[in-house]
Amino acid sequence: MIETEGLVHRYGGVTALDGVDLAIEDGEFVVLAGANGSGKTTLVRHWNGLLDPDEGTVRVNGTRVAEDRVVARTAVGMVFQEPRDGFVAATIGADVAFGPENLGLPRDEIAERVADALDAVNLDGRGGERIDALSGGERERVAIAGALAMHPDHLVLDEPFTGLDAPARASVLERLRSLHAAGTGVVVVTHDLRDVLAAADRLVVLNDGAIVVDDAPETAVEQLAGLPVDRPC
Ligand SMILES: Nc1ncnc2c1ncn2[C@@H]1O[C@H](COP(=O)(O)OP(=O)(O)OP(=O)(O)O)[C@@H](O)[C@H]1O
Repeated sequence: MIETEGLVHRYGGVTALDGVDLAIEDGEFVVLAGANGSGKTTLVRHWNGLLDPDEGTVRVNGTRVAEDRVVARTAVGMVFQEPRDGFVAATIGADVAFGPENLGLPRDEIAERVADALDAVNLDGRGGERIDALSGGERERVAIAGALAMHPDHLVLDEPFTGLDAPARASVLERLRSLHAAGTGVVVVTHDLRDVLAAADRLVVLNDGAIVVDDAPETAVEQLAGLPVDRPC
């Protein structure tokens, strides 16, 4: 579970988060939406200790992130914007193995985690392929597999559809749906609600660093009037 209480984050004179209270249960599929600059990326970076609160607290599975980042980083898997630029290895399998290797796990367990993660994103048997030969959608799926190999409770994806064409977008969304069905919590950060909302349990909208909508998708869409969010078509 991720619990954010009274979270304030300032970059110099800019208040990016202005008292955010948000709890995300294990297994929930949450869409976190809002215009550019509304604070979405800042919020999710707090969930695995990449930023420190100016005020308020963030807890993951009951432990304060500021006190123990390892708990947060194990429980919350992050796929950042443009993961296509962030690969650490040349091949799919080596990249996905990187995180489990850093945990110091035995070889057999690393191999099993890599195989399971590739299977979950429909890239099974392709571990030996070079990442630079993949399409954008396939690279996104490699990035998701890399996060999954850490066995997170929550998978958080920041703008996972940016730059993807419609079939690649549909494929990534389908993978997220099946991960959710298998019990992994999913948080998708986006300013574009189109097809993703139908997969979600809950829609949270940030505006100027504050939560302005937090509801089931069907009720939440009625509250979007006047907010700078692309509504689902
Ligand atoms: N490193 C930084 N230094 C200074 N200001 C920042 C920094 N990162 C973000 N900001 C500012 O904080 C506010 C929130 O930014 P944030 O990136 O969290 O929003 P966002 O909703 O994720 O936007 P986007 O969709 O453009 O990524 C914005 O006003 C932004 O300009």
